[in-house]
Amino acid sequence: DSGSMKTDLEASPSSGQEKFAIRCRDVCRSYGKLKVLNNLNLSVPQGQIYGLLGPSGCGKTTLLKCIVGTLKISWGHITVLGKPPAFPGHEVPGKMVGYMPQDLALYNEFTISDTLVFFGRIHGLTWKDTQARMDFLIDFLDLPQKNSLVRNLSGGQKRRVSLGAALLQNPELLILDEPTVGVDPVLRAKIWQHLVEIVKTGKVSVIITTHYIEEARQANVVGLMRNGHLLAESPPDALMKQHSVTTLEQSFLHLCESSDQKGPIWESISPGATLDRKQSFESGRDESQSILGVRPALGEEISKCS
Ligand SMILES: Nc1ncnc2c1ncn2[C@@H]1O[C@H](COP(=O)(O)OP(=O)(O)OP(=O)(O)O)[C@@H](O)[C@H]1O
Repeated sequence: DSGSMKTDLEASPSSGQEKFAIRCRDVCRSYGKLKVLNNLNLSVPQGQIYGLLGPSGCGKTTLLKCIVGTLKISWGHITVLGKPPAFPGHEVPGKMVGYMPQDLALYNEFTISDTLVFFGRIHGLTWKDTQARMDFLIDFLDLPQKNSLVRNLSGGQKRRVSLGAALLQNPELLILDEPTVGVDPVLRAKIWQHLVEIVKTGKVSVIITTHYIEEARQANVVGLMRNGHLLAESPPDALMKQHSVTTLEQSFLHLCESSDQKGPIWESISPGATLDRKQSFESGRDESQSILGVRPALGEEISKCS
């Protein structure tokens, strides 16, 4: 039972009651010699929206792929809805999770309706439920007629169909990789409002990346990622207050500046950070050689991946 095997890393004042939809501990992942995720720790509380922010190329998409279970991590461990992703029998990836990838996975020859029916069948929805969700989503996401072919849609429309496919089965966890790119401001606000509403039930959790940094103020927690790890993980207001600034962008700038001056900042701003994080990752082994076979079991002592 992974729940009973709490490690020191999980001991935070509020962790007694708090349940997490996603926990990443000391996660490392490389592409060949390129180290993309570097001892990354991240916690998405259940029933909350987590905004994952960071510059282009810092590893956000790579992390989301590891969380959804389509990419293996080289080190550390990840728990998603109680089990490691892609654990035998776990429905992550599967119907417990709605994943909107950055590179859209749509069939050009399908119509919008075919696409949603296809995903509905995969997730075991009834025809009636699929039709009801389809009507709602087409209206909500401002999509063209449902018999339009995916190949004839604009880039923004395709992204919205893909978002519709992720929302279709009302999953417990939404993993959304830049869902608001190519979406007009009115619809962007509507999408965020919808996310805020669905997490209110306490049963749905969301992790979302965006390049519109200020829209992430609507998230309950933001994680600011740089160079493959988190510089901070905190409610947006607390973060801005901590840095005496009025925008998330300024907070991020402050964090980047201090990180550049001091080297990695592992102090209190990163919950779950341990004290020995000064360890350099520079001389690490080539992690393209998967070491999953020797990955510690959940709850065991985790070595650093350097
Ligand atoms: N399949 C791959 N093979 C080799 N390198 C890759 C691969 N996928 C991503 N990378 C590299 O890993 C780094 C992180 O990429 P990733 O897509 O995770 O970043 P990101 O933060 O999502 O960026 P963006 O915000 O621009 O989408 C980049 O340097 C990228 O070039």
